[in-house]
Amino acid sequence: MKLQLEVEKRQGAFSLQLACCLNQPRSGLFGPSGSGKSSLLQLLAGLHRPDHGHICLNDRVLFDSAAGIDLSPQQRRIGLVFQQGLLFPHLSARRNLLYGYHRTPPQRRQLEVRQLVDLLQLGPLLDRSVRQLSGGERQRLALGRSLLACPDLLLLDEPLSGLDDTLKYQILPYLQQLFGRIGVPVLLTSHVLGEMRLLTDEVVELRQGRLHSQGPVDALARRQLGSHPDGYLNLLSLERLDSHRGLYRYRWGRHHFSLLAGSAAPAALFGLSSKDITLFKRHPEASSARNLLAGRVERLFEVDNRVGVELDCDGQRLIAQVVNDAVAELHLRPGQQLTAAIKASAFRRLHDLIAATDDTNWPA
Ligand SMILES: Nc1ncnc2c1ncn2[C@@H]1O[C@H](COP(=O)(O)OP(=O)(O)OP(=O)(O)O)[C@@H](O)[C@H]1O
Repeated sequence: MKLQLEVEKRQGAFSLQLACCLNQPRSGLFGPSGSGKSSLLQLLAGLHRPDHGHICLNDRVLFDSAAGIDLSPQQRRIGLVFQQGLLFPHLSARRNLLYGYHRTPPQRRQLEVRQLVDLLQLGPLLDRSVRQLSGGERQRLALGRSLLACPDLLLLDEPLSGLDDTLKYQILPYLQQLFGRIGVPVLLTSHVLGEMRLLTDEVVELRQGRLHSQGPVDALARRQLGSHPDGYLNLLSLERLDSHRGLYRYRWGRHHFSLLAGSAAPAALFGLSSKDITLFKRHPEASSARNLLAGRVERLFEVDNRVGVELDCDGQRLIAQVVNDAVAELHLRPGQQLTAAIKASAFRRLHDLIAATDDTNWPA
């Protein structure tokens, strides 16, 4: 995907002024409420017109104020799923779902209806009126409807905001796979960093209608080390080994971890806060922490008076955080060998993982 834009739009006291180019098939717009994320999506989809500027998708001009080009929403081939999952109220859930599919030429269709119905757990909803659906159900239906139309770009406005945590984490791994499989580039908005990290690679950060930063989503996560409640959340894909005396054992590269929170799934994604990793200069003889692992300091980075310590643990990366005094006392520097101590209770299971290429793992 190549999305180039330079837009200006005034709406009341708010003005959006932005120039950027997005190349990653999974991109995000990140920013606090009112920063202009939804407004930008509406300009891209053609629902509102910029005062000035141009928008090109894969070198196709969608809008150019100087040249007088302004393609209609249908001509743009861009899908947009709103926060509240806008649906046609007079059509059933099934007819809403199939609306775009029936209007998509067969050669452009890349997804089976049944597969998507299973994935988004839409089966029990299909014969209902959309007035009888909850906010989360409407959102799943709207997402399915847009995907079935196989757009050139799918815009998702806070796609997970209407879902409770259980459903969110059930759907997340499938969304991750789905975006990879159907090859439809996605630009999504969220003010939740965790969702951004799981669903996007590159992020544009908006503040008050202006570009604040652009870059890899991991760089954004590092910059939030000092301000986010989790510091930097390490995302660890762990492979289940066994369970013993109330602890689950997982493999992480060449290391083994003992965890309190596990599941029966063969692999799962866990979050581990940089705040929950204690660093020792020498191996502690005895510790209540169930996990001690050796690591070499790769680099140090300072954010808001906190110092992130990036460790290389036999090829796996882990970020801990310390205060400036600790850097001085431990003489922390790149290349140094340390021991990281992590309590079994520090790991938070985010979601179970599904094998990347195995069709049989899709929900039946
Ligand atoms: N039609 C409008 N007329 C005037 N101001 C508007 C209009 N639509 C939006 N705004 C204002 O534009 C600003 C940006 O709104 P927008 O919905 O794009 O932000 P957002 O980042 O998507 O926020 P949220 O995360 O809460 O959805 C807000 O201050 C909003 O009040």
